[in-house]
Amino acid sequence: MTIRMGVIGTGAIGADHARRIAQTLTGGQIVAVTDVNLDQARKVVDSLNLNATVYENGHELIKADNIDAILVTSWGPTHEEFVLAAIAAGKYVFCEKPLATTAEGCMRIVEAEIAAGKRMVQVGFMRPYDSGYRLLKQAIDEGSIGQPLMVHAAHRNPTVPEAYVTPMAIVDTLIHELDVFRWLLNDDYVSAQVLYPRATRHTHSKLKDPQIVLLETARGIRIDVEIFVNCRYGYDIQCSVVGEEGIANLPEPQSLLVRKDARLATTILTDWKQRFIAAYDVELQDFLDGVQSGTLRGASSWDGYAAAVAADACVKAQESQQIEAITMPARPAFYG
Ligand SMILES: NC(=O)C1=CN([C@@H]2O[C@H](COP(=O)(O)OP(=O)(O)OC[C@H]3O[C@@H](n4cnc5c(N)ncnc54)[C@H](O)[C@@H]3O)[C@@H](O)[C@H]2O)C=CC1
Ligand SMILES: O=C1[C@@H](O)[C@H](O)[C@@H](O)[C@H](O)[C@H]1O
Repeated sequence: MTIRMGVIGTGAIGADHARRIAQTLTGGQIVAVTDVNLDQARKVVDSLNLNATVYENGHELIKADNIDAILVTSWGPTHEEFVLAAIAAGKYVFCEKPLATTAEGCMRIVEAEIAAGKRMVQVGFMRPYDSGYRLLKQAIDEGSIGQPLMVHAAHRNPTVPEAYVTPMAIVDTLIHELDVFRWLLNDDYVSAQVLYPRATRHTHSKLKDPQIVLLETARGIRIDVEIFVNCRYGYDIQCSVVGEEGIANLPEPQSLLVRKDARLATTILTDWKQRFIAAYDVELQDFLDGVQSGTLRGASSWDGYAAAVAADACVKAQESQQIEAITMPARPAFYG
């Protein structure tokens, strides 16, 4: 059976996911799209040569009879209403991060999903599908570096738009790390602190850049993450796990090494779409396969909630400049 998909929000990642479903993956077909900018939706239909209906808005699309699953790739503040509407309509939904902009919003989704009686939501945390992060997790799980003690990480973007402001370093950017470290270390966070180093001259008055986030897990692992979104030189994701017996580093993306003119040179990517292109493919294929079999395996609403709880504490720590506690309720049995 081909999964008939409807896309809400055809901007950067919505168009890219529509392309991969239409051209790269198997088992899915884009039959409907919408965007508050209807011209943008039509443009994506034309450029990808889709046989898809353009709907006036997301709620009309969700209600349509000929759609099996929904892809929510609109702006973060709209995610909660569309995910809740999809659950109410009995449709599987893949929602890009964040699941909702607050922990309370994520909890409303968790409760709706539990009431529906089966997992219907997958959150767009793609890093657990990245081959490099998988190698790192394998090394930790096999005990090859001993017990993990510390993590040093960095999330760097070359530039961000003018509308990107200080809390977005957490809710838009660090949120990937907040998800991936829980998965990597099989642990939850207990506290967060945010430090502001000297600011780069490439930022503006509403964005503190760079930032350093310090996290502590329940097992006492200490994590430092540099968020630097005007680093200029590239899109660069670093992660180094220090264990009792050794250190495991996230592999660099594959890139040609050239010896020429007395230089040894390689390329650093500049675009998140390219850095995680394979991970997005595997992630969305897993969603399509999960809908097909009735069993979703990717990041759950609970993972979206856990990341949001930690993000709320980090935003509070940005403002207070104090160490803030992170308290996670016990995971409901529903989420395994
Ligand atoms: N997993 C990942 O690595 C990434 C995830 N994202 C997430 O995906 C979401 C979209 O991000 P981008 O594509 O970069 O933004 P974007 O601004 O390029 O695209 C968002 C689109 O949604 C549309 N939209 C907004 N509100 C809408 C509504 N109520 N109904 C229908 N359409 C609506 C906008 O008109 C726009 O075309 C964000 O939540 C972002 O955090 C974005 C980039 C990477
Ligand atoms: O999700 C993403 C963007 O929204 C965000 O703005 C970037 O910082 C991330 O690296 C990218 O993966």
